[in-house]
Amino acid sequence: MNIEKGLLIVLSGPSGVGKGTVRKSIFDDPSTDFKYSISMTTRKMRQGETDGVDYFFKSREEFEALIADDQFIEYAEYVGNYYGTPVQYVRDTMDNGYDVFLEIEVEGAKQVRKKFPEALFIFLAPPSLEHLKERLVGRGTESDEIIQNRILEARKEVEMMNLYDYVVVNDEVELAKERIQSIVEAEHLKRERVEARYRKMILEAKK
Ligand SMILES: Nc1nc2c(ncn2[C@@H]2O[C@H](COP(=O)(O)OP(=O)(O)O)[C@@H](O)[C@H]2O)c(=O)[nH]1
Ligand SMILES: Nc1ncnc2c1ncn2[C@@H]1O[C@H](COP(=O)(O)OP(=O)(O)O)[C@@H](O)[C@H]1O
Repeated sequence: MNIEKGLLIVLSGPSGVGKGTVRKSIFDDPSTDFKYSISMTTRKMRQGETDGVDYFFKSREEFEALIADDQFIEYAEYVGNYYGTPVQYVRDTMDNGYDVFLEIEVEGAKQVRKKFPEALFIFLAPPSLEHLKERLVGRGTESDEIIQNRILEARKEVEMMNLYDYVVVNDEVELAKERIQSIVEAEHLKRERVEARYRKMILEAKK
């Protein structure tokens, strides 16, 4: 453990639960001091999205070359497209002492757990699967077939929530945001206390 280094925070959960919405609310809050790691994807840019802000949009060929070059902490193929977290930004930012925040689907979160077991894993859960379906339909960005696929994925994903450090219910965006901020704050305090205890033990052992 090294508290000089930033914390890696992983927010995951089923598509349509509100990860993007909650993440935006976290980063719109001026009191937030963690850094968002922008993912790469091969999916098409949606209206209102900007390359380099929402995602780095890549072709399949470009993405596969980056995979071959080991440029991702994790990546996953999700409903026909690649999504991945670039390794360089995350390592540099954490080494500079900042917390880094990832918003990724559950398969990628599993890979992060293998590489960074000390990361903080937060599962964003819908109040119910019915709510989840309503949100996916309400967003209106996907066809019925894709929505059906995403609901099927979500059923499997919800079963994985017991593998996470925390589960946050996204009933209201503002509340979910505050819960996540409190969890991160509490995690820092906990790690500082553990670190202080180790330091004391080492000093005593040297006597
Ligand atoms: N594994 C992984 N998943 C990602 C990454 N970036 C975004 N995702 C997830 O990919 C899924 C689809 O994202 P997107 O196409 O933007 O749709 P939306 O999140 O449902 O609006 C969501 O669950 C995202 O959280 C990433 O870098 N790695
Ligand atoms: N707490 C909430 N209550 C009601 N609707 C929400 C809430 N959080 C998000 N939504 C809506 O649900 C839809 C899916 O949210 P989004 O952030 O795109 O999900 P994800 O990134 O997990 O796929 C959007 O239309 C969003 O406005």
